[in-house]
Amino acid sequence: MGRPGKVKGFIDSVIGKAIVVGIEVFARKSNVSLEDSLAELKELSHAAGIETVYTISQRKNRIEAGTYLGSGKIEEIKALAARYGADILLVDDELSGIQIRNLESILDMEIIDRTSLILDIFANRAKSKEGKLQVELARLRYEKPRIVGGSTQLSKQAGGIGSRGLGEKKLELDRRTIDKRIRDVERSIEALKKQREVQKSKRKKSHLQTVALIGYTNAGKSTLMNTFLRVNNPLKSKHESPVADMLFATLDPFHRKVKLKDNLEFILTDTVGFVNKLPHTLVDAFMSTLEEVKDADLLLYVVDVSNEEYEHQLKVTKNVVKELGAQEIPYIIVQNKKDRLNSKELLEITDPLEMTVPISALTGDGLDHLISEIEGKIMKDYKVVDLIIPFESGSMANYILENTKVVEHKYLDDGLHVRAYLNGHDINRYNLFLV
Ligand SMILES: Nc1nc2c(ncn2[C@@H]2O[C@H](COP(=O)(O)OP(=O)(O)OP(=O)(O)O)[C@@H](O)[C@H]2O)c(=O)[nH]1
Ligand SMILES: [Mg+2]
Repeated sequence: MGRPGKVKGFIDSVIGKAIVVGIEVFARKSNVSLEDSLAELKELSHAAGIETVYTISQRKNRIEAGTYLGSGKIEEIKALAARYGADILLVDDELSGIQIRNLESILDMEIIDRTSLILDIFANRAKSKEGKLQVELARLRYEKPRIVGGSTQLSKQAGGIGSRGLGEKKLELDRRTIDKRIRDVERSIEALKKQREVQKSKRKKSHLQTVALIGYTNAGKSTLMNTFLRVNNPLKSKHESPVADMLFATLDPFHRKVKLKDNLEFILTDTVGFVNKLPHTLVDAFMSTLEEVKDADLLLYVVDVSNEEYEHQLKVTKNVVKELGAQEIPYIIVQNKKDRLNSKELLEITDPLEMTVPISALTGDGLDHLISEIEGKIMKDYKVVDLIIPFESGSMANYILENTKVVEHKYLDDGLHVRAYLNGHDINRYNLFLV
């Protein structure tokens, strides 16, 4: 891995060197292998600006209650830290306050657990007010059981990767103030949710169909969104969704109108990506940013077919959709990054029971196929109608020509004769002109 500081966007400096440690407990069942979990943890640390210099994995019967690791491992880490100049120990689990304090005092290193790391990345990425509040709420819930005695303890733990984001605030809170803050934040979130409902109904008023991209982090959702935005607007690249080869590049949902060549328009929504072992304190924050998915007319499950965990990631995607209560929404499985597979491998991922479309969001290969499948799904509520619009109603004629899928049109003596696909709303609106 290169120095994270050189990656475009987001992180401008490496804030520390870390030794990464993960334990697999024999008796604990997990869907994710220790190797995959550690690989993802390293990606996460990269996204937070931490350089990982050494990785330790261990299979054990049980976790040490007081120190998480056994004394032998702790000695080993001490030696490794000295050799590699590491000042951070990154742990692939959620630690208790006692474990953090004990490890900190024995090792004299900063101890960061998986949850704290993810919280920090979320805190740095969240741009919307609601996103920020959701992350603060998650952090307060994480910290509350970890306070012992005075506030200094808290700020030390909360610090985590502390000099940026929320950790920076050096919260000087006791449990009671934390409870109060939690209530305040919850109230603010409720208020913002109401606001969001208003915005949503405004979007609904446009009568456009909405399509949402959903899937694992780094699958290529934002790249696909930008590819769509460029289809008809090669120069309009200013308002693109952030793309980066790092986790959680996108956090807040991002909506844009997409217009295809044949005038078909829809709203496309980009969303936060999933991650394995999402900390439970963050589930609410995560789910709330995905809530808008429930109102979509079509979902695109974006999966990275070049990833070995492809099957697992698709399964998780489907589960999250179910948890959101959005399983009834029609979907297309977009098998992204097909440029990384050879033709034999491509054949292997075809699933005859599912609507799958292999594409490369990067090169645009397969996009036409995807567009026609999307059209097929979202145009099902549209009907082909014939209209004669008199010349006096020029603005209506313009609307039809510019905003609907036109099959044919010609100007005759009595006005514009046009055959086009209209949705129910427009059919009502143009009722007068129907032939
Ligand atoms: N080879 C290849 N790389 C791709 C393709 N699509 C996206 N990528 C790369 O994959 C990385 C992640 O892409 P993003 O579009 O940021 O992924 P995302 O799903 O939006 O990720 P999050 O916002 O973190 O959830 C970037 O480095 C992209 O350039 C593709 O079709 N082929
Ligand atoms: Mg993204």
